[in-house]
Amino acid sequence: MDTKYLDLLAEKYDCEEKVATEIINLEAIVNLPKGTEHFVSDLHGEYYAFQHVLRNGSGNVKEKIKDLFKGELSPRDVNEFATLVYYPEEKLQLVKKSLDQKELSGWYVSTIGRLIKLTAFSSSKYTRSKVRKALPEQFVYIIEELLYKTDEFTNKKEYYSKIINRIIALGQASKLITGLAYTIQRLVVDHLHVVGDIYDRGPHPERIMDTLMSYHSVDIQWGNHDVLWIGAYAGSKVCLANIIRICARYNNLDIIEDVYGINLIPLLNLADKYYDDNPAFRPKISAEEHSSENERLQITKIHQAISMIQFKLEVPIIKRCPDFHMEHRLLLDQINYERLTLSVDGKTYRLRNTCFATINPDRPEELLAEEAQVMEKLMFSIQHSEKLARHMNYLIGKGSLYLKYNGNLLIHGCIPLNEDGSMKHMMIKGIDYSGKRLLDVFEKYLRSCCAHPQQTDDFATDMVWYLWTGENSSLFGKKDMTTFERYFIAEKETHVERKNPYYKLREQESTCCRLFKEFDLDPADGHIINGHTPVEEVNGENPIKANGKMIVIDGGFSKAYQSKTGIAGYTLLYNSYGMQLVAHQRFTSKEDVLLNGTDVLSVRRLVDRKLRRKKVRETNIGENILEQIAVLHELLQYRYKNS
Ligand SMILES: O=P(O)(O)OC[C@H]1O[C@](O)(COP(=O)(O)O)[C@@H](O)[C@@H]1O
Ligand SMILES: [Mn+2]
Repeated sequence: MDTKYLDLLAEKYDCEEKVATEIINLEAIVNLPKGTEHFVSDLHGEYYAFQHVLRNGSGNVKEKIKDLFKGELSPRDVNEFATLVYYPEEKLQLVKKSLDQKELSGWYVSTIGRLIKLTAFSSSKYTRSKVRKALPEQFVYIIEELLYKTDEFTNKKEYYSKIINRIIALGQASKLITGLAYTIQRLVVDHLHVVGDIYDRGPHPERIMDTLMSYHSVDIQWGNHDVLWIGAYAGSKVCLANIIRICARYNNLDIIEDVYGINLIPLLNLADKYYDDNPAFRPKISAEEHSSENERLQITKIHQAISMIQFKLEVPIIKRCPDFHMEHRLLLDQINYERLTLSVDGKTYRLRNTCFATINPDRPEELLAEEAQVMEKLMFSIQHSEKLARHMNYLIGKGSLYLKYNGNLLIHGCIPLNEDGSMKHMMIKGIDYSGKRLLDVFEKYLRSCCAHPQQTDDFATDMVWYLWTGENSSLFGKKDMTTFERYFIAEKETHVERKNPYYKLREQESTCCRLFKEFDLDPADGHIINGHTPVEEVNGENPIKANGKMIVIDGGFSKAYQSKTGIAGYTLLYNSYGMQLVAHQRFTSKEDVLLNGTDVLSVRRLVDRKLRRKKVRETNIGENILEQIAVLHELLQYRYKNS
């Protein structure tokens, strides 16, 4: 090793004892059991359901309570206590209302005692220093005293109960309880993976982003919807048109307007001028929302205006990017504007609910000057929204197209395959790509697009749109996106989006093994974890495929898809003993959990159980630590043992 590097390191470890201490510390860490990983996907703006899953650690908090207080707490008490850990502020309010002062003091004493026990139990896999970082700052000293007490010498007993009583007398009990509850939430999950699709459909993706940004340890595998938002922010007008279209369709324009502060008036004016009511473009409105008729009409008009802009913007991209092979999607060019018909796969269909007022049949792709201006303004404001910048920069920084983590391959959509299971190839600028290399080049273009947000029509920017909608995109994974057909053609056969063979082939273990090889992972130990395609549990589909090698965790956080899946989302837990899939029932509300303890309905299924407990040394982090240990040994030798 370069001695200059060791000299530099010696500045930090300036005596033999310091090096030895660090080696001992790191060796202790690698011998601890591996921390619990938590996988979620397809959150689609469903902030409250996500919060609940995060707060209960996919049922992990309750499992720990049940284990620890077996025989001591009734099922009802377990629920009550678990609810306190999930929503401490709200639960405390309810408890305070229901007890008198004396009862409350007693409740504080027993609750603090139990929370301390649960904290100790949940932190047993971690070093003291890591636990300290998870504790509420203002109570670190007190909690450590309580946490590391040894009861063998009973003369300290009084000392501990005194501490708790003083906390209560000084009016700090609620704060301590709240702090401990959040500490427990944090300790039961060591690391969170979000396997794509934070954005679109649901109402609060921005709150999910804020939650992730303050979470202790996260990575993100982008979903197609996330990439669409990144594309819009990074200068792709067609991506921008798409995100506004989807927000209009799901009655979520508040996200654009109120949350991210984008002025929609220019678009509204344009929409008012050219469009009217149209059944194909009315927003999907959930029963809870009571928009006025006028509001609905406005959204319907905006929805048409931005959809037509989107369809126009697609044309020049398809024309300037022959590598995309999307010429058959030049639909605006292929419409018979007199008869209002379109040929799809050789069959002619009648178009209904058309709204082509801004289209010049001779040059259908041409934006009206007003449309172009609206897009300029929207692009300017989207790129100058501070909040969006914060969220997008985080998404770009923490995200990737796929991730190899602790032997598993995490990817939102698919690895494009041919029918025979071989990797599907794509020529990009004269170079042939497939499998891992294809995904790597996609990511390279995406990052290059992000690095040049002022460029709106270059290849990298077009490529981000391709990732949203292209046949070879690992995020889309379908032949064609039939948005146009679904708006304008009644016949359902034109709406079908044919999935890549991957989705059938992934049922087979042999496919997974080939993919592990492609990504240089060990088939004996690895799993592929996907989101993206809702698992239709109602129709008997199993999320655990290929003899446990493939796990699909899109269970439908998105309310719009819950009738299809029959449940309200899957999550996955991977602790030192193995993997468990958790199926969640529909999340109604926080209030329902608080009053009725409704989170009892999560069902766990074993995916994989290790014969031997996995240690940190067998993880990605462990590998890094082992390298650090080796360097420290060299330092010890070079600097302190040579003399
Ligand atoms: O349900 P909607 O709003 O019609 O959207 C359907 C579109 O969404 C997609 O399913 C992509 O979204 P997902 O990644 O959530 O599946 C497209 O394939 C399809 O065209
Ligand atoms: Mn998706």
